Amino acid sequence: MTRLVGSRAELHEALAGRTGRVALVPTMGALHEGHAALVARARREVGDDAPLVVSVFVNPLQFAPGEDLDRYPRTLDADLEVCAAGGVDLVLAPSVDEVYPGGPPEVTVHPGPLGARLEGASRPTHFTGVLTVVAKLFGLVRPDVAVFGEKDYQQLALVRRMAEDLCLGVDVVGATTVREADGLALSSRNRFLDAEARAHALALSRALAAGRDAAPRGAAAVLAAARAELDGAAGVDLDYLELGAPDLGPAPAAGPARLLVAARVGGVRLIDNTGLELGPDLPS
Ligand SMILES: Nc1ncnc2c1ncn2[C@@H]1O[C@H](COP(=O)(O)OP(=O)(O)OP(=O)(O)O)[C@@H](O)[C@H]1O
Ligand SMILES: CC(C)(CO)[C@@H](O)C(=O)[O-]
Ligand code: BAL
Repeated sequence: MTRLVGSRAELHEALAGRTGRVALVPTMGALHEGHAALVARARREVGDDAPLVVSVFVNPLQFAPGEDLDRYPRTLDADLEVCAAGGVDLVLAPSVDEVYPGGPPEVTVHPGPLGARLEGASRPTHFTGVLTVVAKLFGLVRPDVAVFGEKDYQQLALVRRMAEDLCLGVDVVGATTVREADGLALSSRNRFLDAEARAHALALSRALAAGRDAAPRGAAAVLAAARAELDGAAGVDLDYLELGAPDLGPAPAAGPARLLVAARVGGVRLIDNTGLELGPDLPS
């Protein structure tokens, strides 16, 4: 049975006496099949009898003034059904006061140079907010394993980095992005796209697919092929298209790499990315 808990005390009472590795799936709610896949992955990681916790918390600290904190979807009843169907033991849905008693914390987690690039260039305070709340959730739940989606690839890379650099003792697992049949990555914010914007949004996954197809011809070919899908694409206001190493360091000359894109479509900021295997750049 899935139990809803709201406070640190309730959480600890519910976890007391439970054995096995604890798994955590942090979310901001409005759960969809992407989140359900993270839950399934967490269950596989720890086994059938171990405690599996999903947190649902729209974290004000990671939204800048003027961003979409107020309109972020909040659908706790439906989220509980998704969690029950996935065999989640505990849903931790704390209030803002429970997470931040006394207001925003004075001590926060600095994301380092990677936190200032890509998403961080447009959202300079975002990853401090994300890493701070993830560190708090790790402290509250004390998970052995935490599962994050590759859809938010930079977030996954930074959480991995935090767990390693700060010796948090949590295995950070990345799960593949779940997509609609036409390629659009599932996202809670997709509900804000009208039919026209949703059609325009497909340019992002098309660009990634074009980049992946061009990968055997090297990095320059990847960027050119992806850009060809985005330049002049109707309704797409491109923020960045970047190729990097799997840890988001500089792109390698050849081998595994990551192609990332962000754009505003119909007033909604969307992100997506793909892994690819770069062949050496061919002389033109
Ligand atoms: N399509 C997806 N496939 C796999 N994991 C996903 C997908 N979408 C989100 N996630 C993961 O779910 C976790 C919680 O994300 P979150 O609650 O912000 O959902 P979201 O759909 O990304 O919403 P939004 O991007 O609109 O904030 C994150 O680890 C995120 O990467
Ligand atoms: C990791 C997270 C739950 C922290 O608020 C959030 O950034 C998200 O939903 O990806
Ligand atoms: N999944 C990313 C959360 C955010 O955009 O704030």
